[in-house]
Amino acid sequence: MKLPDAFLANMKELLGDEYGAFLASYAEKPERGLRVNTLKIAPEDYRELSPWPLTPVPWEAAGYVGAAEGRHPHHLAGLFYIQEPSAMAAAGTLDPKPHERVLDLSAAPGGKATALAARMENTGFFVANEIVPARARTLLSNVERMGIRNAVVVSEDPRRLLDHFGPYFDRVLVDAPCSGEGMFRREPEGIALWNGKTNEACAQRQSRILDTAAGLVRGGGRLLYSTCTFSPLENEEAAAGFLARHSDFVLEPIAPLPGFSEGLLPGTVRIWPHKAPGEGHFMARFRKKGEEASRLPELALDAAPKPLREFAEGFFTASEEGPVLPLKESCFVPPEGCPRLSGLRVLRCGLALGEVRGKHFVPHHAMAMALLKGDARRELALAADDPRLLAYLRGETVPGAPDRGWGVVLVDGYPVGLMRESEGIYKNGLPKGLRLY
Ligand SMILES: C[S@@+](CC[C@H](N)C(=O)[O-])C[C@H]1O[C@@H](n2cnc3c(N)ncnc32)[C@H](O)[C@@H]1O
Repeated sequence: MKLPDAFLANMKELLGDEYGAFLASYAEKPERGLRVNTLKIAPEDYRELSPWPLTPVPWEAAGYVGAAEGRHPHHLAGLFYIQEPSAMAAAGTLDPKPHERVLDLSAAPGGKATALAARMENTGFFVANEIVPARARTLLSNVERMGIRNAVVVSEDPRRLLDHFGPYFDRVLVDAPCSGEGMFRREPEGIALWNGKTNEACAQRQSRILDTAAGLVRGGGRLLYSTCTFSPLENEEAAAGFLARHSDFVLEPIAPLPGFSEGLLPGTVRIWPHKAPGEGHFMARFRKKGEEASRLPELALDAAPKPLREFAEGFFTASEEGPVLPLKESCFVPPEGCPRLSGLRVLRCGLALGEVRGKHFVPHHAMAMALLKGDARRELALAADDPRLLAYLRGETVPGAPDRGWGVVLVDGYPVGLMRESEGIYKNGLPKGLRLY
């Protein structure tokens, strides 16, 4: 791997005596990891189920170092998210709580967003935003795979979110677009995009995003800034510049956990590839002074339409008849206290239940992914290595019972998609884009 001379000179100046150890880390394999989805399974239970050896990550209770496969049925069932271990540090550092209002301003593909949502335990109001529409669609599919019910997925410029929400959120994450120096070992193709001017250009964009994010935090709320790069310009200097421009924020020092190194600005954190099991990260946490908070009108909901009520009666073991958000033929259950979102590019508002088609209701894959074993009346329970499961994941039909109606396919006890029993076969309900070929 040929690293740019100017990058190496910067690192030598930054690291001094540690430079040799840092450089030697490039001869090692990149760290890989998975974070267990606590919305579905406890970390220790997944460790038992996992086909891969897993070693705990020091700073994240649900995080493990290990090389998981994205095509494995457990991944498709949303039991874990494949995430580089140092990226796992952000969610615990921002530490969102159930029932809070939380915003991830630059969320795709969703590693940190899905971890924040897991900590909210499907309560409260979570906004996952991604400015690039194609990346926002990937974010949505990860939010669905992980069975998250309380997320609004939007694709907006952060300034439009500021106009809409104002100081609304208890916690905001800015996992900023950066020069990605910490990704060089894992994604060497990124090296060619780096030049001596990259850090400055990124720092300017980061300042703009942070200034916008400041206005979205309510008084008393928290803002976490993170990057996967090493440049002080994009890290400590960005954090210090933010504090200088925003006297209504103070730095809230991050507790030093094993594997965390203090940044050049006291109270900030770095994770170094030569000192900890991770590719590299920076984090600075701020708290907003005062009590200012915006109040927004809540979204109006309707009673569930008849086809949905009839479907629910036959499908769920215990159905709750709550109000829904009808959008054209589709029905959603929005997050707790969801405000009106008109004018925003919303890809998803809470949990997609499905679509009314004439007298019938067709359930959505996302709804199945948000279920646990026992929630649906009809379940086809298969082991991860059952050939019928692989046939199902390829989009094929599977021999079934003579019953009629929708149900859920489980892998090792966890929903992986919908099926419809009909005249002795299970028809496949897995969306085409998610099938394995
Ligand atoms: C480091 S990545 C986010 C990774 C994500 N948080 C995760 O954990 O999976 C930064 C994201 O910022 C987005 N981005 C680019 N320009 C932006 C802007 N001006 N404002 C907000 N986000 C931006 C990029 O498209 C990219 O998806």
